[in-house]
Amino acid sequence: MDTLRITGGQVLRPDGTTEEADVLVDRDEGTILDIAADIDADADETLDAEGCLVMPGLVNAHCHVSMTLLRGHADDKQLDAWLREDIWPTEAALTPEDVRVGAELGLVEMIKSGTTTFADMYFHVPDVVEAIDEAGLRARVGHGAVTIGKDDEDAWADIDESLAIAREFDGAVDGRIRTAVMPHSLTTVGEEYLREVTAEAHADDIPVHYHANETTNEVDPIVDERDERPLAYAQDLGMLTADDFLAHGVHVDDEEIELLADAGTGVVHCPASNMKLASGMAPVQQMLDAGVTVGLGTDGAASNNDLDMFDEMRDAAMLGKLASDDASAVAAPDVVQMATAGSADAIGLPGGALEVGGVADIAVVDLDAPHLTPANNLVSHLVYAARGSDVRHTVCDGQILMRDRDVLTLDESAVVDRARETAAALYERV
Ligand SMILES: CSC[C@H]1O[C@@H](n2cnc3c(O)ncnc32)[C@H](O)[C@@H]1O
Ligand SMILES: [Zn+2]
Repeated sequence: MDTLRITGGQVLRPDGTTEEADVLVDRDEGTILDIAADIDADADETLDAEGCLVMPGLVNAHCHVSMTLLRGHADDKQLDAWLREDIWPTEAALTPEDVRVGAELGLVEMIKSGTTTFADMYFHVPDVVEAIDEAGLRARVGHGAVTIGKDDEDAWADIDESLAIAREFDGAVDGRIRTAVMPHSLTTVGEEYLREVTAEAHADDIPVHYHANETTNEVDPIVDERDERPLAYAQDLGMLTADDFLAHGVHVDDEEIELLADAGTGVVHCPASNMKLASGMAPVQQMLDAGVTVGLGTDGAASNNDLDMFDEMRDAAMLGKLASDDASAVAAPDVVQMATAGSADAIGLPGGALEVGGVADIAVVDLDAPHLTPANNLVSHLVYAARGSDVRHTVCDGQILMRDRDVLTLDESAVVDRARETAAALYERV
């Protein structure tokens, strides 16, 4: 058996406590063999974690990873104008190669900030999958389908592509890739398409992921036209099962929160994107209190503008307090839970906890920094003080993706150079 030992760190356990222990990993299986202070076994390779916190790899539950190429392209606008005036016209010019380059850039950024798993909605998905294969992360991917503004033939072609991609890539890359059908939202995809794609996906045990209740501009037309709330409409379409997950859930009322809790549908909170696009404040504490599965996501790098889940944790805690007008709301332990096990649950992938027998998806955070001193409450530090750049090692599926801040699976400087050139050529074209 090929083993890896992470030595000398403080290990964050699923109950939020920390203990001094080593972590022994079976690299053939990609699982954790033991977590203990006195492991009596040699390992093939070791990672030093002295003075570090060993935690589950972060799970970014809603992303458009290739949008790193559009970082800083359109700022300071609300969602509708941002999408229609800037983002969609630019995305129309993206080639499969551009999407691959943007994905590689985002994957380097994720590895460097301790994210091991993510959910991704975009197009040219085979190129995104190739990049994920190389980078070594775990992901649930899907083709984002939009039918608004298309004739029936083109609309069905997009829906069919979402289904075909989900069927083709589920279980790919040694099982690290799972899929979902991803109709973009309840307003950008027509009713008959939503109903059909959901039924077909569920018949094959494939989940559905979509944007929902992000802005009032999206909620109001549904209420006006249908005389029902968006999530009642989603339920009627069959899109509210325990396997499905939606992004945002900003403007949800009490009945919709109850629907989500009863159905077990995951909600991915994206606080930075919601603040930057002035979409609103999600009632996160209310959803947690009601028993909704809540995960955390960055959304794309054009509305954030980075993919650092440490930033996202801090934003979630700060915005949660503001939204509830209560400093005790969305407390640090709940935020860490959201960014790890909550996200993993929401997107239906393993990980989010360090447990014997569980997947070896691990981030090692260096605590030896002025801004993390004194190290008297490590969960607090993760949320309020740590940065992605404090991550020292990243491990996914038992494989080392970054050692001492050196990314091993992708050539960081080549990826950055290529992204710079690709973005320059893209903006020249558009
Ligand atoms: C069709 S692939 C996914 C699609 O979603 C766009 N997008 C990025 N961020 C958001 C957001 O916050 N709300 C809605 N849509 C978003 C992205 O640019 C792609 O076109
Ligand atoms: Zn999104």
